[in-house]
Amino acid sequence: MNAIELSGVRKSFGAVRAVDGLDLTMEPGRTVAILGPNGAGKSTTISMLLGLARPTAGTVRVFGHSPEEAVARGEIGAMLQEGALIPELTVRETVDFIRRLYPRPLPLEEILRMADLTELAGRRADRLSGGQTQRVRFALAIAGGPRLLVLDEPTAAMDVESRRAFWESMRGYASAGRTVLFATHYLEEADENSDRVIVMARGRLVADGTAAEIKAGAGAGAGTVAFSLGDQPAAGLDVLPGVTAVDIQGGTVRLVTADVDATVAALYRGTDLDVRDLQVRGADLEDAFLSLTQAAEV
Ligand SMILES: Nc1ncnc2c1ncn2[C@@H]1O[C@H](COP(=O)(O)OP(=O)(O)OP(=O)(O)O)[C@@H](O)[C@H]1O
Repeated sequence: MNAIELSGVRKSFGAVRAVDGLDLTMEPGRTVAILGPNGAGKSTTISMLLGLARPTAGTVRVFGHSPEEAVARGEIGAMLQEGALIPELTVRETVDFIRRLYPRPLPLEEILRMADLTELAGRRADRLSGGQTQRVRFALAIAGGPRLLVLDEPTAAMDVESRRAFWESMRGYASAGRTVLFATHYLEEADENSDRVIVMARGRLVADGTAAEIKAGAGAGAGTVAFSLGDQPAAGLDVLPGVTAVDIQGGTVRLVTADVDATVAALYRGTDLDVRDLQVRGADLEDAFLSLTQAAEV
């Protein structure tokens, strides 16, 4: 059975089509990133998965149930963009209070450990930093031991170190065969922490695959190769594999290529040129993402 099945899902707010015909299935045990610019429809999709919003058209199923049923059965845990903690309660009290609401909660100490909160367990919620507060919210999301964990831009308020620790916790939770879906603006996060990336723009799915497939589909592998030739003759550079354009200025050559690796290999192995100051810039996921979401604008 699929963890998530969306079919023909639309959600309109007046004239705005926040989600515009989304078909998506997600197998259990995968970690999937939803990537997209502001207003792409990521949060609206997540709200429908959690039963917080009803689709205007189409159906949403979570482990074969309606989202409301799946939530009631403790199958979904969520970490959303807002949600305050009770200031007077300690971390331990907060987590224990919430876990008792679920039919089959995880043990308290295990939750604290998984969210890296063991040492902060006695601290009051109003004495936590932004990153520590996010860890408590992560602990609350996993408290019921959900089979599906949904995270909406979970690292938005975190510094680099907190982010690293957060994704480690998330991967720990996912490694037990659980399903994780997270929305993010950060391309590196999608690349490093998911095994499937769904790119949304204007309420639609514009790409779906591994980060590597998305890069390849959007022409990544492409890039530029620049180097210094001094006064050596530059003939024949335009026929190196992958090269689509050659620009030479004052002894410095810049090749635009569809295949950086092949061009560099041929430059060294297939020519006698004495290449100096080689600089390679590959198209990255950022370029792939921009080209995909811009194509959806037209
Ligand atoms: N409750 C609402 N009422 C009216 N319009 C809404 C509502 N919620 C979302 N929208 C609109 O629907 C579109 C999609 O919004 P959504 O929040 O799902 O995008 P998002 O991809 O999550 O964006 P962000 O990355 O900024 O959170 C936007 O144009 C937004 O203004």
